[in-house]
Amino acid sequence: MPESAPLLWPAPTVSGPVDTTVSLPGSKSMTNRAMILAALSETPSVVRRPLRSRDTDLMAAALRAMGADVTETGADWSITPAHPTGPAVLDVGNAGTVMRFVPPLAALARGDVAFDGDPRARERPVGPLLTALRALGVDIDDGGRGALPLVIHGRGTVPGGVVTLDASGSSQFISALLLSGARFSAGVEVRHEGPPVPSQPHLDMTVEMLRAAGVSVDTGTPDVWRVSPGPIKAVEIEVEPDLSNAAPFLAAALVTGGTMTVRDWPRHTTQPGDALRTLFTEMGGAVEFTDNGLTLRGTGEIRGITADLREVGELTPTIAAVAALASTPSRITGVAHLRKHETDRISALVTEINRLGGDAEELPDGLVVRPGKLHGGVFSSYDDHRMATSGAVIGLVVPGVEVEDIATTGKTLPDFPGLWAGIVS
Ligand SMILES: O=C(O)C1=C[C@@H](OP(=O)(O)O)[C@@H](O)[C@H](O)C1
Ligand SMILES: C=C(OP(=O)(O)O)C(=O)O
Repeated sequence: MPESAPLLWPAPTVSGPVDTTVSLPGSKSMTNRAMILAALSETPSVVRRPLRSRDTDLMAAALRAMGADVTETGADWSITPAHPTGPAVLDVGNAGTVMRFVPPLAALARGDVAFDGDPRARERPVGPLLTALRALGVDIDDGGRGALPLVIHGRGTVPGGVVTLDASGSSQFISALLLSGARFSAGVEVRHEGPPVPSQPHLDMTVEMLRAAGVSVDTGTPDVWRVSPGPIKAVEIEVEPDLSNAAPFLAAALVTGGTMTVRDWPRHTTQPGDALRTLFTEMGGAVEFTDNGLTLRGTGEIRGITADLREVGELTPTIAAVAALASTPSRITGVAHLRKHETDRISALVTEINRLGGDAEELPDGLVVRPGKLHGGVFSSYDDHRMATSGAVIGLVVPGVEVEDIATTGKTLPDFPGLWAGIVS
């Protein structure tokens, strides 16, 4: 095979309903927040059951490069913090949480910290975050690009203060500033001005985890977040299963009329994946908490959905895959920012659904998916973990789907093919 040929993964097809239980690895978003807080705390932390994947390994490597000790102890990570120190050269891969959450921490370093990543990382927005950091007193050399690659000339402290930015492109700009803000001399007050900020649950997660680490966060005014300066307590956290990565597994029950239980689904969570309980109920599933976790039963009916997914954008690829198999049309809006995710997810979803014989159309901020008669074929993943798992969902009931580069799921779910094999056997 020529080296450039795409590696194709024949997506398993089932002849009947799936009926199984899965244990899923930890949340990417919680793991990488916990790691930042642990690195900024004054005493050692333990992050239990962290996600081990490309995005979280990149986070650990970045923190180590600036002097933190991150040690594997069984299934846990023990982190001994050290004041961040340069020079360091960091690889962010294509991890939004690394390319946005680490620069404010690097600004506290003594010395230079250089950032670069995958070609796609250079196209993903960081400009508003860099402008905000400069306003807070940080010296950054980005060659005027407003994007990676860049160097932060750390001076050991960051003055901090009040800053206004437009975070409509990514909630991660705000989370990034809040996560390190308590260590800025004056703390930080972040004010958003512009179209609505996406991914509200991820902002709630940032605030909840900061408060659990003893940081005072004022969220009393809409679109304003105030973090008081002060110490960050050691992190003692058991990371919840990744509920966004639960999406394709629950979808498997929905599209095959089967049953899927995701173990240890938290009763309280800030993860956006919790919205799947409502979204998949609207699409025809019956969802209930059981002693083991959360169970979704497919009823045999797959309905389309009309939904604004701004708050839970990362669920869009899986929702669109289910929509492609539904008996009624779907209209998904509010997710223009997905054009700057791992790939332009709106364009990619429409292209791939139509390539398999579906009927999808782009909207400026989402997509319409009408019922179609799907057939087998190649489903390209665009180096996007959620595109790859969406192809697997369609392939469960459409014979002959081949997902290109299934290994890209390693960004957040390294053993996806193994877990998936477990549900179809
Ligand atoms: O803070 C986080 O952990 C995340 C926030 C969201 O980013 P955007 O607001 O850029 O969509 C989400 O899509 C991403 O997968 C994880
Ligand atoms: C958008 C995503 O990731 P990132 O953290 O790289 O932004 C995602 O996981 O869907």
